[in-house]
Amino acid sequence: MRKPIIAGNWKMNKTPEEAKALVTELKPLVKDANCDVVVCVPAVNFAAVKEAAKGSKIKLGAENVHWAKSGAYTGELSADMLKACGVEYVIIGHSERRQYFGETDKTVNQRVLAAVEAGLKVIMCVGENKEEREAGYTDALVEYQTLIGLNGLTKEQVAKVIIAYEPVWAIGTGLTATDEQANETIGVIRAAVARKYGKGTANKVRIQYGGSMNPKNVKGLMAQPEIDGGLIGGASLKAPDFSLVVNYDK
Ligand SMILES: O=C[C@H](O)COP(=O)(O)O
Repeated sequence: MRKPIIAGNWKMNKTPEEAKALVTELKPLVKDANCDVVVCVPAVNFAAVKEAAKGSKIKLGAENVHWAKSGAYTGELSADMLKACGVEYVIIGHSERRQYFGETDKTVNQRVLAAVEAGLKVIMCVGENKEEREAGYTDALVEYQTLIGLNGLTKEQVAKVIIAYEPVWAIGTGLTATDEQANETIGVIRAAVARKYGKGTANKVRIQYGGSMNPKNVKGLMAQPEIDGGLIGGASLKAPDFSLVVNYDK
């Protein structure tokens, strides 16, 4: 059985003061969660979140990581820097990074290798845009993104990676993939992992759905056999909403 994982992705939101308030409010609301609970936050909020989350189930995540150990990469953060700040999880290859910051499958892979090597838990994002879905390329695209992203990892390392399937057309739009659509594409991703790394490995990989997941649709999505959690944007910015998603099984 794979343990579900619900992760918030705050994106470019919240000051440290607001971060502290949100996590302080969230703490008691998620104390009985049956899943792993993570908040991936802007780096300026690491210290505030770490402090506020003390003694709770809430784990700290980052929204990106660079592949180099150190060097002349203005504005970037290394895996060791994240670890030194108490970060446990890191999102890699989010569609907004791919769309606005020139992230490619190759750089996603470089970041995944560096993060895994440093001992961070990776949440690697894949997903098709509207045109790609309409043209019938969804399966081929997510398979490709998944296998390139994981390239160079051992089976044991792959088993620990979390994959987030996020159809780009469902992000921040209020449109959600249907429960069946999300389940089917996540099944395609798992089958691709199984072909390359074996069924045993694929059955251990946790695959989240992301894209307008919220308190209203979480139960249906989480009832699907292939869906092991969610990567939540908008609904992670308010403690009551995020806690309802986290407590989807209650
Ligand atoms: O990383 C989270 C996703 O981009 C989903 O964002 P959303 O829940 O606001 O659609």
